[in-house]
Amino acid sequence: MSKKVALVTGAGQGIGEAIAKRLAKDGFAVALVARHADALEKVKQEIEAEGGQALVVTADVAKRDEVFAAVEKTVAELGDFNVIVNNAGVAPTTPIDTVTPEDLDYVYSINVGGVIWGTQAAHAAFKKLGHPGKIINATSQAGVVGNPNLTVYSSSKFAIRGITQVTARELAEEGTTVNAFAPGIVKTPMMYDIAHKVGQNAGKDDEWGMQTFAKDIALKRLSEASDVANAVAFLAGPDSDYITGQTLEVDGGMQFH
Ligand SMILES: NC(=O)C1=CN([C@@H]2O[C@H](COP(=O)(O)OP(=O)(O)OC[C@H]3O[C@@H](n4cnc5c(N)ncnc54)[C@H](O)[C@@H]3O)[C@@H](O)[C@H]2O)C=CC1
Ligand SMILES: CC(=O)C(C)=O
Repeated sequence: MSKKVALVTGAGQGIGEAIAKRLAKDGFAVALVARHADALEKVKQEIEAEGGQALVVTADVAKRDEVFAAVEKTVAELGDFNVIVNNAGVAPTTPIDTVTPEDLDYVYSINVGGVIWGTQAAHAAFKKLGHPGKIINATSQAGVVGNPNLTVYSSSKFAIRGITQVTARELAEEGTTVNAFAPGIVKTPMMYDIAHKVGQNAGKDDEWGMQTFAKDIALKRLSEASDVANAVAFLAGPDSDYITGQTLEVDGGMQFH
């Protein structure tokens, strides 16, 4: 039987890299997407060294035509398309009084635009291939509860939960599911950068910045990227077939609902 195919955006580092490696281990052929090929090539080699299959595709998720081209290249080279993980995102620190129009354009074009273009492109591929698929979007604990200093980012992640709910309803009839995952405080370059800036703005160190975010984690440890990849593997696999429109919080117990 041929492999199922998954595309992961922002797969060159952090959570996206962990998701891509986990899905490859679970038997998916994985398309690795980011703006630059270098980091993706390294991830591809590491996947192949473990016996997996990967394809490098460069695209800026803020650009609709590049996202469609990435999905089309994936179908052409890997022969199918079953799962998209709209993971790429950016998170500048933006205390409310500092927010500029450029901040809004930058964050919303990548975080929100990237999810919308990824959803459209995946849906077009599912229709063309004549089967449903799974769409999985990266939101955040900051998309469930407002986080100080992150007005633009946090609001963009609230929007992603909205898009997930709307598109889950729109695509359900075809059997396609749409879900989101909401990581907590994950040890990636993005989070270390936020901790540094928040600490610096307050005249404190990076550790203080990290604890500003980490103090409410019930399980009392920061998240590994693999914690998030485990949850995404569930959303990408058959055990989540009867789940749609949901946000799975993977935050060590920062919030309970
Ligand atoms: N690290 C954390 O604590 C948390 C992260 N998240 C979310 O998880 C996702 C992944 O985050 P991390 O791995 O921590 O971030 P990261 O900054 O370490 O990695 C993000 C990846 O996305 C890529 N990317 C950024 N803009 C892009 C664009 N326009 N087109 C294509 N690729 C682009 C980057 O090159 C990078 O490879 C993001 O959506 C983030 O908002 C959510 C909650 C917590
Ligand atoms: C970066 C992020 O999503 C946080 C702090 O939850």
